Amino acid sequence: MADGSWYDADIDHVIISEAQIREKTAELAKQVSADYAHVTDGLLLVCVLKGAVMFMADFARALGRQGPPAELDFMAISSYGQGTTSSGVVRILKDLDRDIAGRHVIVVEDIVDSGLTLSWLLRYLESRSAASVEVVALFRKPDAVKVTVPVKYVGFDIPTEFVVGYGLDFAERYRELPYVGVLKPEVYARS
Ligand SMILES: O=P(O)(O)OC[C@H]1O[C@H](OP(=O)(O)OP(=O)(O)O)[C@H](O)[C@@H]1O
Ligand code: HPA
Ligand SMILES: [Mg+2]
Repeated sequence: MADGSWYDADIDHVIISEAQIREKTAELAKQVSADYAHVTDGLLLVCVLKGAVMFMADFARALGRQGPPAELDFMAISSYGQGTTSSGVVRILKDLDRDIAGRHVIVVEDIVDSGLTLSWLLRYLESRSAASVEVVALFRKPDAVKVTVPVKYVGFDIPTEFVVGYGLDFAERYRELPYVGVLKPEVYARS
């Protein structure tokens, strides 16, 4: 268990450690840098808030050490609300600031669970005439995916359990944990 966090008492077990996340993020940035070395007019990284906030910050910096230049933009969309299952209804809370027509876009996601969020988002972005759209997702739950989504860069395949930390929340809490873990059952019982 990680040391000293106020939240540690709520965590049953850690699934992916801070060091594993750091190492994998560098690997993903290396792959993306190699694949996009030909892009001279700048990549556009689109962060899917709020969950991807930590990954975006670390991935963009890892890319900045070696990759082609990138601009950052942010969308806020939500489908989970206060619960642990997707409502299936994706709401845009904040749209992109910039036009993406003709741009090479990489969607930066924290997790692909049912796939509903990404499948909706990719359709939305494809209607905006980007030169290309690919996805980098730090986590994926292969056994939970309900709709197939093309995710070119995946960090970790994880079990079908609700997880928190490194941007991922339960009812808006636990996002700031530096690792990813599973909550103790009593945490759900008291909320
Ligand atoms: O594959 P899915 O089942 O659609 O789940 C994945 C999405 O769900 C979470 O976002 P959420 O809607 O909870 O909003 P948040 O990022 O603000 O937490 C997560 O950050 C992904 O964006
Ligand atoms: O396992 C999860 N945890 C937190 N948020 C999520 N959104 C989709 N899956 C998850
Ligand atoms: Mg999200």
